[in-house]
Amino acid sequence: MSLSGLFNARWPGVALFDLDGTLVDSAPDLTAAVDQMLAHLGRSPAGIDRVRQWVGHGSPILVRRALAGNIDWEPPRSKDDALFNDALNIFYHCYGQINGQHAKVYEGVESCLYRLKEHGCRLAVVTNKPEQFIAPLLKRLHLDHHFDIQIGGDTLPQKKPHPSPLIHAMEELGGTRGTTVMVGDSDADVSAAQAAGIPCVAVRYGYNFGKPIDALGADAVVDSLAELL
Ligand SMILES: O=C(O)COP(=O)(O)O
Ligand SMILES: [Mg+2]
Repeated sequence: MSLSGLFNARWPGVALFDLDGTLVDSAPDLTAAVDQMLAHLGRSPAGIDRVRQWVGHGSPILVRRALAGNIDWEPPRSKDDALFNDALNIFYHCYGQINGQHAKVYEGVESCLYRLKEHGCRLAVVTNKPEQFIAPLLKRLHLDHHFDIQIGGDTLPQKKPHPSPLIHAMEELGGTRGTTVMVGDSDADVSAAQAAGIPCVAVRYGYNFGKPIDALGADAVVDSLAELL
């Protein structure tokens, strides 16, 4: 499957990219920040294998999972959620300092982004990562110049798997459902694209909450974004 096939050969189009697990392997930085947060609270580290499975529903859920030590977490019984609020603030502080230090752009990403821009495509990042962390990460990894718009998990009232961030980015960039594609690594991306009525390319190398991505019904599943060229 090529991108021109997904666009029905109607170039230029709009391509919406997930960030963590799709463009950038950010798990090492996220793990360092989670483990520093846990250490501040006197708890043992989570480690990268578990953090990779917990990324994708935004930082507040990542912190909930880290406090529970599990992907499944229960909402607190009392209204006083002081521990969570402290943990989230510590995580934001730590991640703000670490963001981009160990993260790596996946193989195939840069050639794909360059080729799309050459064709006149407009590109967006649509991530559940809080907005404040997007620009510093893209800048540090020299990816920022590719993107016309960046939507974070707290930019709009809803985040993925809700379709509204995708629809918002598509409309801002002048795209339509026939000329827009979503590229992501997780169930949150595939479900959001399906709900938005936009075709979706899924990558196998990302996080997807520790589960295989092939069975989710994406329009194409690839091992590298270079396969799309
Ligand atoms: O959960 C996050 O913080 C970010 O995840 P995403 O970039 O894969 O949407
Ligand atoms: Mg992702």
